Amino acid sequence: MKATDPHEPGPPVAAGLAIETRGLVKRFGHRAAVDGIDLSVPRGSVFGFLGPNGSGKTTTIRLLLGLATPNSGDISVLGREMPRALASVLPDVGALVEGPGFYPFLSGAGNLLRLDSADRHAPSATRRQRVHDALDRVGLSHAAGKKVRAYSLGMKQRLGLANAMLRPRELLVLDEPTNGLDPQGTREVRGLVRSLAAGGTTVFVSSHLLAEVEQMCTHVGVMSAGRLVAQGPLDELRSSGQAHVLIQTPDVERAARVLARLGLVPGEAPGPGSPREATALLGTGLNGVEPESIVAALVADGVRVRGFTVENASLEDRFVSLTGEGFDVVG
Ligand SMILES: Nc1ncnc2c1ncn2[C@@H]1O[C@H](COP(=O)(O)OP(=O)(O)OP(=O)(O)O)[C@@H](O)[C@H]1O
Repeated sequence: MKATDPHEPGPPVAAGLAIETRGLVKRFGHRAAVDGIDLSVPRGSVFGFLGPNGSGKTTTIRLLLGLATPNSGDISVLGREMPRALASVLPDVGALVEGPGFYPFLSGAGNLLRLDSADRHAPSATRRQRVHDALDRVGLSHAAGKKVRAYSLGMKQRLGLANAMLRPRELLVLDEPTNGLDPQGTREVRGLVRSLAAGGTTVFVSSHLLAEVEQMCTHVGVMSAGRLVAQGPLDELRSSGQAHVLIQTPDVERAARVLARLGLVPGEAPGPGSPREATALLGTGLNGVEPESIVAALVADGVRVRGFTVENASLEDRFVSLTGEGFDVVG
């Protein structure tokens, strides 16, 4: 996981990226909602675009889809420069952005048929079947004939997803797709995203929910106040946090000396342990020291190691350290 400095120019354009931005800026008045971001979204990834409310996710998505114009910076989608190639790129991109506009007096199926017929790249011969299949995939078959004004927010959200999936797409851009869904609907959307990704579609999905991104995504980009503060594979982010070692030993002072010698910061961990028995010690951060070499050093110095645990910082700790803000863990 690399921390990004928004004011440094990014590396040259790489192959194999579904979305790439360089120095992307969007201002509203004097305020930059998107402040020089360099996004790199690998093809085939499920990329979680994570950040607290107001951090600039929706604005970025609107820029990517040509729904807003940047003040500066470059955007490439599916290897083509935006917004210049908008007309040729958009047929390959399915999108769900906030507040899908549906006609309330048309049914769900009626809305999709209308939207699909407005898409000159969509073959009319397969239209009915594709609408049927898309509604089925998002679990809306039962409400296909119902007027959209009678849909709940969650149903409208699913209809928006169905619309994004009416045709096979290379890239899906989904802005908070689980907003307004109940836990069951949320699980279904996650499953849907995974199955789309398994079929080779790149999915770029924004969320303010850490747990959601953890469960659904292979990659993550973290937004904070208009800046992209980190991006990369989720596993790298997971392993880049501060780890701690917890040592159970009656030889507390001696263990502390060994830890200090290895460049770790000893501290006393809260724990049971009678005064003469196993007191726990905490070394903060491994600083690149291998856990097994810590054990070896402790044993070599005669420390009686009765328990040894490496505790990784949670992803939430990592995000808080990157953004200075807490994230909602659940909806
Ligand atoms: N059209 C606009 N005019 C003025 N300010 C705007 C406009 N759109 C967004 N902003 C501001 O830009 C900032 C980023 O908003 P944005 O909607 O992109 O964030 P977000 O991360 O998507 O948050 P949310 O999840 O709440 O939508 C916010 O401070 C917002 O008030």
